[in-house]
Amino acid sequence: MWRGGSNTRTCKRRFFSSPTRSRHHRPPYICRLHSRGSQHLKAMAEVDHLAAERATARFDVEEMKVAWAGSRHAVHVADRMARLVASDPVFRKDNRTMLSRKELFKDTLRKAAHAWKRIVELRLTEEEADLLRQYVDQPGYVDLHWGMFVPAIKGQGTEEQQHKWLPLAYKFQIIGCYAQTELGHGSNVQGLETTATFDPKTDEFVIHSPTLTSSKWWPGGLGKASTHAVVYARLITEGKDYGIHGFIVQLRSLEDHSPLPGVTLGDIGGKFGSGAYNSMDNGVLRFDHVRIPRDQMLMRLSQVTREGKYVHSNVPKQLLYGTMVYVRQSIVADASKALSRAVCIAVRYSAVRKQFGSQDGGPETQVLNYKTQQSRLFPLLASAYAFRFVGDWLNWLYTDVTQKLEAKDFSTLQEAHACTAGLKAVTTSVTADAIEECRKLCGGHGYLNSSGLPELFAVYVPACTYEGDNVVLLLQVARILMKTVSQLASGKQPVGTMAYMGKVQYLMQCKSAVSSAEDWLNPDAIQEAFEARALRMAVNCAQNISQAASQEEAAGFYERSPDLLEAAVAHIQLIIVTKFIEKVHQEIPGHGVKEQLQALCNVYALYILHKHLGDFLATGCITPRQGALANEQLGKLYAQVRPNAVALVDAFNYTDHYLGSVLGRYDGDVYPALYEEAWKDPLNETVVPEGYHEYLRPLIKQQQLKLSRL
Ligand SMILES: CCCCCCCC/C=C\CCCCCCCCC/C=C/C(=O)SCCNC(=O)CCNC(=O)[C@H](O)C(C)(C)COP(=O)(O)OP(=O)(O)OC[C@H]1O[C@@H](n2cnc3c(N)ncnc32)[C@H](O)[C@@H]1OP(=O)(O)O
Ligand SMILES: Cc1cc2nc3c(=O)[nH]c(=O)nc-3n(C[C@H](O)[C@H](O)[C@H](O)COP(=O)(O)OP(=O)(O)OC[C@H]3O[C@@H](n4cnc5c(N)ncnc54)[C@H](O)[C@@H]3O)c2cc1C
Repeated sequence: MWRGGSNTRTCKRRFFSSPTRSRHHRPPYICRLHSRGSQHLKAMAEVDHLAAERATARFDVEEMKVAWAGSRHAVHVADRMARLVASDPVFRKDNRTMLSRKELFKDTLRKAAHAWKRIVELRLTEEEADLLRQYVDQPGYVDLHWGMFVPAIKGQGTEEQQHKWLPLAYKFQIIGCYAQTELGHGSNVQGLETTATFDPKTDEFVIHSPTLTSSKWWPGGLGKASTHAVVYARLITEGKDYGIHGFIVQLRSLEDHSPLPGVTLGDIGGKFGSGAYNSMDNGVLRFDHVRIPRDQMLMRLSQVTREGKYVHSNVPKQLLYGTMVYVRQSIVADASKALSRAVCIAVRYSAVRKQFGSQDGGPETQVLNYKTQQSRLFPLLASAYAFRFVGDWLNWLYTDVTQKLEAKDFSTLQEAHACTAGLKAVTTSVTADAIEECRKLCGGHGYLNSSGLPELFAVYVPACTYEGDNVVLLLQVARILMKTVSQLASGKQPVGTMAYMGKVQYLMQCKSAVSSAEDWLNPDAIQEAFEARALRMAVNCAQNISQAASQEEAAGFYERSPDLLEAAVAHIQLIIVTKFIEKVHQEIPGHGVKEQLQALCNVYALYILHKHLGDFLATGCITPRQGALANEQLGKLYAQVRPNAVALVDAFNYTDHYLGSVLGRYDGDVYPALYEEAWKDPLNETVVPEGYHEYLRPLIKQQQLKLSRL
C-alpha cells in the first residue's frame, strides 16, 4: 500500500546532500511515507477507537471541563492560553530531549524571553500570564522568580521594601531566586551556616560562607540567570546569633552579568533524566564577606536598628517559613496537573492499544478492557480528580489563613502548616509513583521519550524532595497529631481538619455497619471508617510513645517514627477523601457530571481502603468481610467508569502540545505518529552511523578474517 508513492523528491534532495547520507538513508517507503504515506497510514490507523470511546460517555464533557477547571471562565482562559502557546513555533518542545544541556538551557532562556514579550504585547492579566507560563511547560528561572523570590519579598519585606523591590522584579529589571538550602543542610533549616553579621560602623550586613558545607546549593535560577537572591543566613548582631533570617543580596552585575566581588557562583551540574529538569540552572553560591546595606534584611518579622539592636515583632517566628507554605500549597495543585497528564496519556493509549483475544480473525481486545488494566489505571484517574479538588480547597485555606495573619490572628497557622506539609508529601509521592505506573501501563512504547512519560517522570520526581523532603514533612504532621491527641485529655476541642479527633470516645469503639457491597457507596460509611482508622492509628502511636516511660518523649517519637509516618498518611488521606465527598455534595451542573464524580470519589476512597486494608483491620475499624465487600464494590465501580474513561480525561482539556505525547494524542492516531517520530532521532540522520569506520567495520572484518582462517 505504501509503495505507490510518486513524489519522493524532497527526501532525495535532503539525503543526497552529504557523502554520509545516501538514498538508502531511510528505506524508500519512509520517503513515500513523508510525501503521501501519512495519509494512507492515517486511514489505516485506529482513529475510530477514540471516537467510539467518546460516544459511550454518559455525561456532558463540556460541563465536566468546568467542574475540573473550577469555572466556565477558567476553562475559557486556560483554553485560550494553551492554544496561544501551542500555535507558536518558539514554544515547540518535541525536540527537547535531543538537545545538549547548553542548547536546552539557551532554549529555556529564549522561551522565557518570548513568553514575556507575548505577555507584554498582549497585555495579559496575571491569571493569563501564569497559565501561559504553565503551558510553555519548561522548568526555568522564571518559576523561582515568580514562585519564590517575589512571594518571599511580599511575605517578609516591609511595605517600604516591597515598594522598592517589587516593581523591579515585576518588570524583570532584576531576576531573583530563593537561596536557602546549603551543601550541608536542606531539611534542617535551623542548621544553616551562612552568616549575616551586622557592622554598625558602616550600617551594613556582611554575608559570609564560613565553610564548604555552607555553600548555597540547589537554588533554581541561581546557577546562571539570577541577578539577585533572597538569601537565608544566621543573623549575628552585638555578638549574638539570632538564627535564620532572609536578606536580599545582589549577585551579578546588571551591566554585564558578571558575579559581584566576593561572590562565587555556578551551576551544580546535570540532573536525572535527559532534558527534563536540566532546563533549570540549579546553582552553587559562596560569599566572601559580601557587604549589603542594612535595609536589605527582610524586616517585616524582625528588625535590626541603626545601632545594631535586634527587635522581634510580636509574631510567631515560623512566619519566616511562609514562602515554603505558599509554594507547598501550589505544589499540590501541580500534582493534579502532572498526574492528570500521565493518566490522560495512559487512558487514551489503553483504548487504542489491542492485545490478544481475537476471535475468528476479528479485532483483538483493547487493553483498557482488561480488568487488571482498569484496577491499576482507574484509581489513578480518581486520584487526579481527588488531588484537583483538595488542591482547590487548600488554596482556599491558604487564602483564609493569610487574611487572618494580616489581622494578627495566628490561630490557624498550625493547621496551614500541617495541611500544606502533609498534602504536599502525599500528593507528590503518589503522583511520582503514578507516572511510573502509567509508563508501565503503556507497555514498551511508554519507555520511549516520544510517549512524554519519561520526561514527565524525570521532571516530577524531585517534587518528593524539594520544598521539604516528604518524610520530614510527614513527621511534622505526626508531631501535630501527637500534640492534638495529648490535648484531648484536657478537654481541648481540636479544630479544622483535626476536628474529627474530638469524637474520640465514639471513634475509638465504633464498628462499621456495612453489610453489603452497596453499603460502601454511602459516604457516611466511608467517612466513619477513615476517621476511625486515622484516629486509632494516632492514638496507638501516642500510647506507644508514652508507654516507653523510661524514655524522653522525643526519644519515643524517634523510636516510633515509622508508625508515625503511617498515622500521618492516614490523616492526610482522610482529608483528601473528606474534601472529595464535600465536593460531590455541592450542586454540580451538567448531565451526568455529579454521578461521574460520585463514582470517582468512591473509587478513590475504596481503593485507598483496599490498599491499606491492613490498617483498617489492625485497628478493628472494619472486619475482613467488610474489606472484601469494599473490594467487590470497587470492581463494580471500575465497570461503571470504563465507558466514561476517555471522556473523563478529555475533560482535562489538554492540547496535544501540552501533553507532548504521541501515545496520548487526542485523535488516537498513535502508530503513524510513533513511526514518524522515530525518524527524527539524530541517530537516523545517517544510515551508516558515525563510528562505523572506526569501530564496527574493523571488528566485523577482524572476525571475518578469523573465521576465514579456520
Ligand atoms: C522539561 C520537561 C517538562 C515536562 C513536564 C513538566 C511537568 C511539570 C509538573 C510540575 C512541575 C512543577 C514545577 C514547580 C517548580 C517548583 C520549584 C521548586 C523549587 C524548590 C524550592 C525549595 O526547595 S526551597 C527550600 C525548601 N526547604 C524546605 O522545605 C526545608 C524543610 N524544612 C523545614 O521546613 C523545617 O526545617 C522543619 C519544618 C522541618 C523544621 O522546622 P524547625 O523550625 O527546625 O523546628 P521544629 O521544632 O520542627 O518546628 C518548630 C515549630 O514550628 C512549627 N512549624 C514548622 N514549620 C512551620 C511552618 N512552615 N509554618 C508554621 N509552623 C511551622 C512546628 O510545627 C513547630 O511548632 P510547635 O511544635 O513548636 O508548636
Ligand atoms: C530539583 C530541586 C530543586 C530545588 N530548588 C531549591 C531552591 O530553589 N531553593 C532552595 O533553597 N533549595 C532548593 N532545593 C533543595 C531542597 O529544598 C532540599 O533538597 C530539600 O529540602 C531536602 O533537603 P536535603 O537535600 O537536605 O535532604 P536531607 O535532609 O539530607 O535528606 C536525606 C534523607 O534523610 C532523611 N531525613 C532527613 N531528616 C530526617 C529526619 N529528621 N527524620 C527522618 N529522616 C530524615 C530524608 O527523608 C531523606 O531520606 C531543591 C532541590 C531539588 C532536588
